Amino acid sequence: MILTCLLLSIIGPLIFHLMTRYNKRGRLLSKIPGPTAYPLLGNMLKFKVDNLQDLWRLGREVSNDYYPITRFWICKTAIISVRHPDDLEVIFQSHKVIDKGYIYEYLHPWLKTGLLTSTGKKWRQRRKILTPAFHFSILHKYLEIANDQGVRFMNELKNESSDTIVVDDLMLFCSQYTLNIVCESAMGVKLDKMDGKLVRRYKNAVRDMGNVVVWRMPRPYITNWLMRFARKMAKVQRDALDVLHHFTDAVIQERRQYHESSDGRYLEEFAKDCPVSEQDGTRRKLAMLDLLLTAERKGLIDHEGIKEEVDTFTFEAHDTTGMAMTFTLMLLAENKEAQTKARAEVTQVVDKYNGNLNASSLQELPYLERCIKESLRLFPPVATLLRYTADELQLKNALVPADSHIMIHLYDTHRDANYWPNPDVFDPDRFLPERSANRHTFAYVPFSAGPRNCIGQKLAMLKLKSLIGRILYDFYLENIDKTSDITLTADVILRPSEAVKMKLVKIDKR
Ligand code: HEM
Repeated sequence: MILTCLLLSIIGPLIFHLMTRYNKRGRLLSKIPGPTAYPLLGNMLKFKVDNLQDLWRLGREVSNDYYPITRFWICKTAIISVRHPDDLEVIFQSHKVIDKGYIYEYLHPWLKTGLLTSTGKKWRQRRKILTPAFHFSILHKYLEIANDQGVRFMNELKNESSDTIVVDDLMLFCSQYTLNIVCESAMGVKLDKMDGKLVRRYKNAVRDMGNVVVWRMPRPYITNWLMRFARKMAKVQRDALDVLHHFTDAVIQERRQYHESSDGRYLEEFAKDCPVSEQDGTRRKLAMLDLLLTAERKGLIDHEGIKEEVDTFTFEAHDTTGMAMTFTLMLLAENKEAQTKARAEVTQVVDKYNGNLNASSLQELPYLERCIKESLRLFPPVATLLRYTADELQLKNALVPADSHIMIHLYDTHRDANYWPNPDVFDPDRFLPERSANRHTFAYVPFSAGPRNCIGQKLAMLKLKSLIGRILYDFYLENIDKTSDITLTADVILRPSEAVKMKLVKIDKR
């Protein structure tokens, strides 16, 4: 009996090893270079670090050591790590490789299967329902809200007694700003009506949930069901989910109440292609949440579906934009020449349009746009993506076997010296038309590309110009912490691992 058990415990793993590494898939994978993979565990121990900064650093090292393509194994899960624009082109242009990789399942307890995490028929149907919320004519309305919020926020700052304001946590400062805007524009709910403490707890919960997701990355054997036994992390996840879902429930509840109190009149109007209001000449609220509530009335989505999209959009829209704003402000603070040039451009436009940064005046800020693009190149908020291919996929640099996960490192693509001379230098003029003309289209993809690209990218760029423009108009930016001194962390969103400080110095307009 003992002997049988002993033999089984040797033969079982051996068969498993032979079947995963020496079948057709295993043989194809062995042709792709990568760190030595041990039997059964593969490269799991190499990536099993508790510290997220180390995981980020390790990811960069492996990506550079095996340029342009690497493979690694985490138990029986095969991951191909890519960064070359030719390979990105094949993946992003494919209508077949649209499924997300295993890590997105770790987001399911939070976002369930909303637009970011869903796949197949459900994803196509949701994308169809939500696309009209990002039509250019509707973005105008969102920008009015961004503009109003910007003015209000700057007035609050200008009313501070001191001429120099030290922002202790720039990330929090920026993402409070972007969360406010998302809730008001996409959800039709003003945060100042909501509990301020809840907002702060929401922000912390987003960070905690991000940490849980990345902690699980090198531990794919911990399924959502098994998570309950990973005591410490299970508690972090449970507490974070409580806060996250409570927050979005409150947002939906408030909007439902608004429509109940107005007898659903504005939803009806929205359904009739949003006519212009007779009283004030503006189009009635065009919140994304209204679109979902209208779809609910038509039986296209239910309450649970609305919740997953509100969770998805609240997170995607505020955290990415908040981080892009943080990095852009830091880069402008340490590159004084660029800051002065961007401010001169903004001042001219703000004065010309009497302080109104709307969709058309924002088109007149090409230099600021280049600064934001350059910041998204150096610090893409979504720095790593994961796709899954069920079929064999021929990339430029390797044949990827069926049933593989493909990890796309936008951060490394954006700093590839073959496409970006002096890649670590902040140079907004890289995006001048004459300097971009011959560049590989897929060397720069901060919003991903192809069918699963970012649905909010136009809105994000316009919002960033509006928010950063407003700050530049009223304040000089003085860096306290520099981008070269910060440690980055591999959360779901790229961010500095510690709070960063910055000084805002009021500009005397007299
Ligand atoms: C600077 C800001 C932003 C950046 C860098 C960014 C980047 C990205 C990237 C790279 C993806 C692809 C993710 C993947 O394949 O895993 C994505 C998807 C998505 N983004 Fe954004 N995003 C930004 C702002 C926004 C905003 C403002 C919204 C909404 C208002 C938004 C909503 C979404 C959604 C819903 C998806 C999933 C789309 C789908 O799979 O069909 N994002 N974003």
